[in-house]
Amino acid sequence: MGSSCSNNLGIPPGNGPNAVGCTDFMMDHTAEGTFFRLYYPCQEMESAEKPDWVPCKEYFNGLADFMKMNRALSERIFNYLFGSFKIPAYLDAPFKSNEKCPVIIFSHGLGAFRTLYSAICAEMASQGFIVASVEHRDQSASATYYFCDKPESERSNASLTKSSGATQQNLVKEWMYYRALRHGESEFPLRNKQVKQRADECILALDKLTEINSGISVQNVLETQFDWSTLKNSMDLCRIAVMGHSFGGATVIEALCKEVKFKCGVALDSWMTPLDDEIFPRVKQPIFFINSEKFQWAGNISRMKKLDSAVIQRKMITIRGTVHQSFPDFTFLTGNWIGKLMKLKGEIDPELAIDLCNNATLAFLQRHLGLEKNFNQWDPLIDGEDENLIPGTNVNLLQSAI
Ligand SMILES: CCN(CC)CCN(C[C@]12C[C@](c3ccc(C(F)(F)F)cc3)(C1)C2)C(=O)Cn1c(SCc2ccc(F)cc2)nc(=O)c2c1C=CC2
Repeated sequence: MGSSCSNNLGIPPGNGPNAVGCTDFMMDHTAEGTFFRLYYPCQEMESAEKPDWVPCKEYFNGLADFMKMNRALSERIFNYLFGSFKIPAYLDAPFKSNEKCPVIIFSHGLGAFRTLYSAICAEMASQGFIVASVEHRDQSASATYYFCDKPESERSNASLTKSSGATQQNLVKEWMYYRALRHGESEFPLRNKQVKQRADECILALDKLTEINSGISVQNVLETQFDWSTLKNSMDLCRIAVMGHSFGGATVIEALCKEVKFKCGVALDSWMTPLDDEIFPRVKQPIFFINSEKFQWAGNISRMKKLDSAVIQRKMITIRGTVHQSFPDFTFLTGNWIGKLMKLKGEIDPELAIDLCNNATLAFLQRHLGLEKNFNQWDPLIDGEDENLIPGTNVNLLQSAI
């Protein structure tokens, strides 16, 4: 194959000074608890393994359902295409930072799940952030799981049960798959209910991080090797942002409206349909809309414009040559031909696009979280000052006036 086809596929590691650790947290066995993947600055590790990008095959099954593809066939295709990829982070590595870390809560898109935005989350962690990428249980994820007690008959005998109540042996994974819109069902009521649940799940994740930061011992029903007590006093809980892609962008707006602890929001190619018009005047924090060139349309942009304010900073840029899938990790994982065919890649080099997105985000977060880093070097990107950026939008809004 020519050199153009053998580019080293893989999710780019963070550019920042910190090595990145990664672990999973599930607060309790129920679907009402919070479940997130944590990315954080860690000690340099030679030996530590890197976690699988897709944790288990049920996620591929969910993705097949979401894509309306046959499960058996697509599980083989996904495994063949994506089965071996690792996340650019060290699994359960010990946390290490010589300063308190600002915090980002990240919300995935429709049909996605917590691991699919690791290029963005790992970059933020490499720059000194602690990032919780939540996995939503509103049936908008391709798949997610929680736990149920085994039926009495199958339980291992009581003597094996640890003092801390039920153990993994007595628990069985319960899978929740993507819920498609039913034929004739109207979109807004379902999506509006989901966006409210999504915002609550982001706020619950923040509450859990706050507990962890205070040092009280918290239960993690996932038996990982990570020592959560190392995160005591690690977080700067005055510097918290919420970030998300597409449906996760709408979740950003809803979460900002509900929780003032979120000091600002970054909405990546936001999908505004799920939001009530009446919440727009109630959002008081700065918002940064970073859009792709191909996904947006007049009606969606005009709803973002309703958030324009003379007193609160609201910024928007569009990255030239990008598509909706330029933000999740898939964009790095296929060759050019398949990528363009499946709309996973745009015209622009995927790593250049994500660097522009990440650097613009870091500059915006420095400005509105009051960080003392050098991210202000990328301030011009916030105003779209780059050959690969468009200030505001490329969408012709006059259409929406008709
Ligand atoms: C026919 C399905 N139909 C469902 C309503 C539309 C499907 N669709 C376009 C897709 C997702 C696509 C995709 C994924 C993954 C492969 C793979 F092959 F690489 F796995 C290929 C092709 C299929 C591009 C979108 O929904 C776009 N979209 C997304 S995509 C978020 C996502 C999902 C799965 C991922 F693995 C990664 C990222 N998040 C949103 O919040 C919103 C929208 C639209 C409005 C709101």
